[in-house]
Amino acid sequence: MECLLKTTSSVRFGSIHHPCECPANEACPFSIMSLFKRKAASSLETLALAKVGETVRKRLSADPGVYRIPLDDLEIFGVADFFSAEECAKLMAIVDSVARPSPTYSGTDASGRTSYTGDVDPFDPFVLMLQRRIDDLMGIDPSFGETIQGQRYAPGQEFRGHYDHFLPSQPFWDAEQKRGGQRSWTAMAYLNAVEEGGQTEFARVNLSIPPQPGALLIWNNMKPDGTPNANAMHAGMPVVRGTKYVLTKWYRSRPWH
Ligand SMILES: O=C(O)CCC(=O)C(=O)O
Ligand SMILES: [Fe+2]
Repeated sequence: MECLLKTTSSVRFGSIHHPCECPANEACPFSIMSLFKRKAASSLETLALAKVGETVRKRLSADPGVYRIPLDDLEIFGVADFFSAEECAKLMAIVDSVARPSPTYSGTDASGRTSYTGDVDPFDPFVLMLQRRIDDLMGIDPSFGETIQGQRYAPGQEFRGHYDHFLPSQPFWDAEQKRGGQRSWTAMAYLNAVEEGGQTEFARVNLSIPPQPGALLIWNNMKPDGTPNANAMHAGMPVVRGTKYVLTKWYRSRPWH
């Protein structure tokens, strides 16, 4: 059977070679079948992201211990003293034990994140207990959550402006689709106070949050309709004096593995 796309591929895909022999060949990323499947999967994912957006928004809004930062164009909440001083101290020691120079997903721009980072042991009973507390606060099925990441910033270190969610143009998009899909909510905890610098800045909505020990910050990387929210762009500003410790937990549109 003649491949319909092959006849137009020089126009649509430049000189990209594809092995497609037939429009229904699912193995070929350019076949009509593949394009159709990707479109359908993406619509389903948008629906799932809108749903998890709504679930978490309703749950957090009904919780008297949660404060919604009043912004029209970004859903962002804060909880003071989510972790106790003892828990923060224990968590900082855990971060020290796992933190290595950060690999980032920023590809060639490796300078995006200069802090030290590492996954905490998800089977550690103490970590499990705290993770359950975050899952329960959010009301998200624990299987959707990634392993908690710990980060430590020394003076001069930062995490430049970025999105936590993935973009289809990124080289790891396909791999992440298979590992649980798009990121929905981020929950980030500050473990200590920083003498100077280290704020989390959401530049597009003019929001700058200084680290407060034990506080949890939660934001939706998607808009209520389940599509990515450009206003969720944020940065960990350079630490000027002191050391900054944070924990980050990301949730996906499907179970993560
Ligand atoms: O350290 C911060 O304030 C931001 C961290 C962050 O954006 C992340 O871990 O994705
Ligand atoms: Fe981030």
